[in-house]
Parts: sequence; structure tokens; C-alpha cells
Amino acid sequence: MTELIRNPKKMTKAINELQTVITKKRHIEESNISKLPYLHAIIKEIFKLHPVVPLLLPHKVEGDIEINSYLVPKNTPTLVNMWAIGRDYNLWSTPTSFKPERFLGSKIDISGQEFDLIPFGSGIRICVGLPLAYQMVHLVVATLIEKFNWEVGGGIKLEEMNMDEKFELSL
Ligand code: HEM
Repeated sequence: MTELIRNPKKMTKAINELQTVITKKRHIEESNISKLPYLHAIIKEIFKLHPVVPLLLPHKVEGDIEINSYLVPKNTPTLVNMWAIGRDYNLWSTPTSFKPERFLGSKIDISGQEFDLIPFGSGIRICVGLPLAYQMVHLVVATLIEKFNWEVGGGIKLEEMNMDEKFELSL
């Protein structure tokens, strides 16, 4: 929500899209979600910039492997830094800017097939809650966008909002 509040034009674009499926009397339903490409793009951009599980979950290497000429011995604990991947200049243009538009018409999704964006992990241990979580995040964010008027209080200017992050796990 903070990224959208800081980017009023993108917030308006999201509201306009939502108003094609939500009215004052009708709330968003699961069946509406597939008709909201800009909302999908917003959620992907959020998972890219602010992943919920920045280092995914720890894994252990099953056998000796070589990656980029480094030997990673069997049983080495490993972490995947999704936070850094989402901000990598080799993968994304202006990676730290909030730009949902980069995902419009893009094939990149969060199903674990595209290693540029793996907020739910990948492979055999991919998040089993992915389908539920993905639907819920869209429903909740859509409702928050559409049912409230968002603004920054306390006379704080949008460009002066503190977007510093703190490493912790919230459940
Ligand atoms: C936005 C919400 C969520 C995010 C971002 C998320 C992310 C993740 C990540 C990154 C992993 C580790 C994948 C890996 O090891 O590579 C994981 C594993 C897991 N998640 Fe989620 N998760 C979410 C919601 C949920 C929900 C709603 C459930 C259950 C209903 C769930 C259940 C699990 C379980 C059981 C695992 C362990 C899977 C395994 O090790 O085989 N998650 N999740």
C-alpha cells in the first residue's frame, strides 16, 4: 500500500481497473481476479521489491556441486537471496523503482519456473500454500485499494517518506 500511496498515478490506475469489476454494492470475488492484469502486475512488483520471505527458507546441498567454478560441498547450508535478485541491475531495468508496468505483457510469473522472481521458492520444496496465498493477497490488496481513500497524514511529503527496511519475519 505504501508504494501505491507514494505513486498516486499508479494508485488511480489500479482503482480504475478495479472499478470495472467492483461496485459500491459488489465486493471483489475470486472469479474477478483473472480480469485484473494491472493488479497482478502490482503484486508481482511488490513480491520483487519487498519479498515477504527475503532469503526464502534455508536448504542443504545434497551432494558436492560446482556453481560458477565454486565448489559447494555436500551438506552446505544455502540461502537464496530473493531480495537481492529483485534489485539486481543485471536482471531488471531501474530495479529499485516501483514499476508494475514492467510485468504487463511479461511472461514472468511466480510459479517457480522463472528464477528472476521466486518469492515462493522453486522446485520440490516450493511453498505449498502458493495458490491460497496468491489468491488471498490479490483479494486483500484489491479490497484495501478500492474500499478506502489512502493519503499520508502528518503533512509528510510523498517523496520524503522513509522506505528503509528492517530484516525480520512477520507471521
Ligand atoms: C504471501 C504468502 C506466502 C509466501 C511469500 C510464502 C513463501 C514461502 C517460501 C519462500 C517458502 C520456502 C520455499 C523454498 O524452500 O524454496 C515457503 C514454504 C512453505 N510454505 Fe509458504 N508462503 C506464503 C504463504 C503460505 C501459506 C498461506 C501456507 C499454508 C497454507 C504456506 C505453507 C508453506 C509450507 C508448508 C512450506 C514448506 C514447504 C516445504 O518445505 O516442502 N505458505 N513459503
